Amino acid sequence: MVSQTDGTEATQVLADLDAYRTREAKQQPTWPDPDAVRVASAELAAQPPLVFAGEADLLRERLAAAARGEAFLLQGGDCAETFAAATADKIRDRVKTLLQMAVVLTYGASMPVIKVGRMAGQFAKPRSSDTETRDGVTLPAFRGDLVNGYDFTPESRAADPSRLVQGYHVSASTLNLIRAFTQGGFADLRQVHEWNKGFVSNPANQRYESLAAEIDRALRFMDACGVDHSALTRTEFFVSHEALLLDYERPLTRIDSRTGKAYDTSGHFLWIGERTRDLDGAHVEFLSKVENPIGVKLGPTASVDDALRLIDRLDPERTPGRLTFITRMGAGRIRDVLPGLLEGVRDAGAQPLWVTDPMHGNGITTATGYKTRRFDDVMDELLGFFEAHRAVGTFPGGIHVELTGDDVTECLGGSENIDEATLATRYESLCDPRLNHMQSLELAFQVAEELKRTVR
Ligand SMILES: O=C[C@H](O)[C@H](O)COP(=O)(O)O
Ligand SMILES: C=C(OP(=O)(O)O)C(=O)O
Ligand SMILES: [Mn+2]
Repeated sequence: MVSQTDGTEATQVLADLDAYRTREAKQQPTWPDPDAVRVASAELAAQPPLVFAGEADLLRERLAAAARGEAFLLQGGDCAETFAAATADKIRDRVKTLLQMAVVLTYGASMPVIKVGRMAGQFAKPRSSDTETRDGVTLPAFRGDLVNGYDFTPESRAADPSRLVQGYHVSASTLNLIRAFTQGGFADLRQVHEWNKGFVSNPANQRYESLAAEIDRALRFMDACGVDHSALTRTEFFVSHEALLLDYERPLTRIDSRTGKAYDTSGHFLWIGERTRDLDGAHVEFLSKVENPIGVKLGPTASVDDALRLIDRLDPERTPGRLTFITRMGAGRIRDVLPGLLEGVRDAGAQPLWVTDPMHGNGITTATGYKTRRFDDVMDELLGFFEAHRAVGTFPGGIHVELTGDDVTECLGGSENIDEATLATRYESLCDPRLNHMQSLELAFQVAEELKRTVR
């Protein structure tokens, strides 16, 4: 990957990349000092890429298999990663949680699972309101560690472009650790029991232990037969985030020396959020010019026409694996809205990957002010997703979930039955509530059941 290849062609690609600057970019911070943004951008542009074009291409191929019904996408991680929580233990526990969920899904449904973290760059948040008021004091809303601090003071809430550079470095160290964990023996399937260690014992863990014992038996059988399982010693793991902050994404976009095409090297997979998916907006324009596999969130108001226009803008060649639609309808709406969308897109001859985000349509706020979600609503939206696909005959290709490996109390319910009073005990998210380790495993077991019914 280099920043420039042959003169004219590269100049044209770079000019095309900057076309987004003439479009409206929603959800961007107001940087107090534009010069400081230019300095940060230049510094980012001088850094090495975080991911390589060939890796993004590989992920596109994997996602193409999922769109055809031959694989399943598991995408998960924090709503908002933070610089402070980018510690070895927390990153390891999130990776372990995703590996455990992937094992449950792979074993349960006998289907390859593509593992993608909302990690190593998920630092910028779109907000419903530009400001937050506490006890009569109004300050800018927290927009993620890439923009400002969470502390409720004017200094902390001011948008600071040096955070763009810090975010790059935290992403680099997070990704370095992820690569070490997934390539260096930790993800070896023979460690399937180890991934469960260190988490509090609970019914979901115990169910996982029995499944791990079955996998162990199968591996011993394969050993006895002399089967080579070197393929099981490491695992592919990709990273993704919402490509929200264009002052971060643009400087990290480079021309691939192999092909002369542009790749956003801040992550393998980038998505456009529900609030920034306007057809004429800067986000759609910018991501239309990069080669990475990309996603678009679709909320309950998305029409067939919206989906088809997004396909035309973002995937005009209908490249397999290029475009993922991540639906987030809400448990109460999905059964009404999703089937028509699936039919309309199918009838137009397109085959995007369809993934469910059962979190963002199910937010509620408690009387005590906690943003939360009911585990039952999350599960209900998941079931609605599988039902809609079964009814239409399309493939339910994956899940996109906000989760953590930590033992937090942010979502209500689950078999631990977290109630409103318990939310306060370990509520750590700076933005949306995440499934904790146990709720994540419970969800994986249920998805495996649904997937089994679908692929049977
Ligand atoms: O993660 C998603 C959004 O950033 C989040 O739901 C917005 O939350 P808000 O409504 O509190 O701004
Ligand atoms: C902001 C998010 O979601 P959405 O764009 O679907 O609201 C998110 O995934 O954190
Ligand atoms: Mn969120």
